[in-house]
Amino acid sequence: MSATTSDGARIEVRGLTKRFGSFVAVDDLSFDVEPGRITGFLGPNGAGKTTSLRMILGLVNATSGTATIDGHRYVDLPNPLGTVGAALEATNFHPGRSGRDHLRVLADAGSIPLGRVDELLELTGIPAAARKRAGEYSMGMRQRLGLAAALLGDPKVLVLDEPSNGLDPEGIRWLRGFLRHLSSEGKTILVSSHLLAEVQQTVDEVVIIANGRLVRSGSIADLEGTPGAVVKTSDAGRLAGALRVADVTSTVDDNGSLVADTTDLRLIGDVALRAGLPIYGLQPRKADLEALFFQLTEGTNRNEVTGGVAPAEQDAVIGREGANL
Ligand SMILES: Nc1ncnc2c1ncn2[C@@H]1O[C@H](COP(=O)(O)OP(=O)(O)OP(=O)(O)O)[C@@H](O)[C@H]1O
Repeated sequence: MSATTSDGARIEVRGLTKRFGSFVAVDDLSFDVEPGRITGFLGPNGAGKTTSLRMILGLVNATSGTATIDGHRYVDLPNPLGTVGAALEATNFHPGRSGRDHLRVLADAGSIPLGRVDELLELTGIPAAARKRAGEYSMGMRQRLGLAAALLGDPKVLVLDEPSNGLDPEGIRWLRGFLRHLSSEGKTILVSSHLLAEVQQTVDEVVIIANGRLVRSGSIADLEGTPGAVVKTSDAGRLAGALRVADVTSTVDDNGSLVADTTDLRLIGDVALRAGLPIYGLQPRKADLEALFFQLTEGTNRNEVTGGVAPAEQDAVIGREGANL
């Protein structure tokens, strides 16, 4: 369990709505993001994740509803840099400026000691790239630089838009460990992704949206359901009876496999052996979260258009409001 510090900051989103013309990009969205937890903000392309994050960060005005960080709207935060850091896109660095200079400019503007720049280059694993021009960075290096920039003010809250985009498997593993470490310090972390599988091992909580609306929120553990075991045998009914005697309840699924409410695979094996039943397969039950995610969001990719312009672009304001953080 992650530690939660008493001075952690929450994000509270209430009835958040954004219309672009007649198109509703974000529709009456409400959720909380808690300190000491990593929350995945999930939805297919075009679901409204970036627009929501931009509203939370005061870069886009909400049509209605509110989003607060540590009890304040972003614009009213007494100490924005020390409260929230964000990495929304990994492509907005001045291409001719080195990674270190980029961070120095930001640190200078935020009255942050310059020593923090090298500390963060080290922490995010790009010290060697610090002198290289950002224009020569790989996508993964840009992601790390964005993360370093977000952390400059040692904020209580971190908001990251698709941070694993462009990272190789090693980079994704590194990011996972890094975010875990930050959350164990009590930081509040909101990470968006269009793939649950990508963040499944990283996040504690999920907020899933589709078509701008909330479709599910809760802990990964709740989503995964009760742990158990799946057994393939020649006579599932008879094994169920034998397991009942050992105080284990079970049901037979559509494939004829027995789903037992225990994770003690050895116990199941022993019971089957005593009952003289063969075991053809025995494995812990794992909820297929990716399948659940697709089921919840099926057919809602609003960026997929067959010919022509996406509906949102047809009647909406041209150009996104605000600047990238
Ligand atoms: N300034 C804008 N004007 C018009 N439509 C917009 C604007 N910004 C976003 N949209 C539309 O709002 C919808 C939600 O976009 P958003 O970028 O928030 O989704 P997303 O979930 O972040 O998707 P992705 O994973 O593709 O970035 C999309 O259909 C998009 O085309």
